[in-house]
Amino acid sequence: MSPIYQATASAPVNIACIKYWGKRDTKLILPTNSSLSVTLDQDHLRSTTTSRADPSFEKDRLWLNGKEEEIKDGGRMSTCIKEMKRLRKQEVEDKNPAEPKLSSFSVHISSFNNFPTAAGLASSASGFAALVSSLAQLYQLPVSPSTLSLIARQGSGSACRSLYGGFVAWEMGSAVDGSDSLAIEVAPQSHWPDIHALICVVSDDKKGTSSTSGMQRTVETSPLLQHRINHVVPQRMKDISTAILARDFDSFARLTMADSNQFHAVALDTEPPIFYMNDVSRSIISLIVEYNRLSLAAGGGYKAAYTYDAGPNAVIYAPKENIKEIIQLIVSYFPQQKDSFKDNFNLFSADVTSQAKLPAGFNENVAKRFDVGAVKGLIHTRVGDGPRKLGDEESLLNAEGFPKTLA
Ligand SMILES: Nc1ncnc2c1ncn2[C@@H]1O[C@H](COP(=O)(O)OP(=O)(O)OP(=O)(O)O)[C@@H](O)[C@H]1O
Ligand SMILES: C[C@@](O)(CCOP(=O)(O)OP(=O)(O)O)CC(=O)O
Repeated sequence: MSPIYQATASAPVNIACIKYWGKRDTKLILPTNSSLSVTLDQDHLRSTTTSRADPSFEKDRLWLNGKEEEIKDGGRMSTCIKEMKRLRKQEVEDKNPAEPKLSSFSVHISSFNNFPTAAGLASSASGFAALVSSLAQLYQLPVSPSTLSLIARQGSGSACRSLYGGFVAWEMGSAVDGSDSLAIEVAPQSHWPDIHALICVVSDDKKGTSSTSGMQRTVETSPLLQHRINHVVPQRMKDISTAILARDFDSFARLTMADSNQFHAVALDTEPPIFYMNDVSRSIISLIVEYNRLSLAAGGGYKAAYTYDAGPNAVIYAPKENIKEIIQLIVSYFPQQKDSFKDNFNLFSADVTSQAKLPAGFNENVAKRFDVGAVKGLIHTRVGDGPRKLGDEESLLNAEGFPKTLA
């Protein structure tokens, strides 16, 4: 029997505190500014990918959540697979001619996201990170996550940051070939495990303006973007790295909220303007602002930070000890359907909406109360680790190298 060459990996989602928005090279995916994100825990949100190389396969094929996706010639997926094959040849086969020539075989890839795809929950980030991780394992590549990030970046820019756990910077670099535009670990998960995240799912529909086309329009038309990339982001990158290393939540929170605001301001400054947040998103901002005001007025520090990507969903970062209070605050304004909150950390013994409660002194008029369904779900997670190798029992391909039917 001929050997089976197959590997399975999972990779996390990341949500940026300093946002990537704008490309200086659209083919290589080189950004107009550096960015920084928190990697979220794969125990809750992940992409899992199995790759197999076999001489009998006629072409590269990919199944996403069980459905075949076309791999377009010259497209992002095809570029990533081609680059991984090139690395296999260069780093393994050329150096040791006894190694099997996997780079010349076609691959079958099956991937599964355990959360909605293309809904502004960064599925492209975990998806491309899981893809390059599973291929790196299949090809036994002796390379660092930073080297793999160069390839994931060409799948989707933000994907390069999902090659590390913890707190991750994507350095924009300056080389025209993109060789220095890569992810580095600012601090591992273990440095600040106390950072938790609450994702408020406002919509899980496919979004109106994709990040890819939206940011290009911003580059072409927004004068404010020039100010942002030249005069704001460089200092913020330094300041937030310092805040993370010092576990200084006050500075981390201020910078995260300011950068989310500025990203949405450059979206608005685009011609024609782009709106990603809606009334629900803005009400969540008002709640977090009031929640922080109350704490600051009493001589305390910031208790939470909101951030929004290219969609209406809120991500709230906060120290673990504040999360229960934040959930009680959110469900006071956004009642939840039964089972719309999966209590990953067992904070509540009863139905979450029945626990709705405002902190003493909270000005309840900062937002109106919404109906059930305005926030469709809450996901409580935390800072997590980088891509994981999984065993064969987790494989998503059957004995013939086709997707297993999902249970
Ligand atoms: N597991 C996966 N494996 C490979 N590709 C994936 C995977 N998951 C998602 N993708 C790719 O990413 C695309 C979705 O990316 P898109 O940027 O539209 O949404 P998003 O990542 O959820 O949102 P955003 O990046 O703006 O937060 C999918 O159509 C698919 O091409
Ligand atoms: C708002 C963002 O989430 C934008 C992410 O953009 P993508 O990485 O999805 O864009 P492409 O490189 O074109 O695939 C901010 C961020 O994650 O830094």
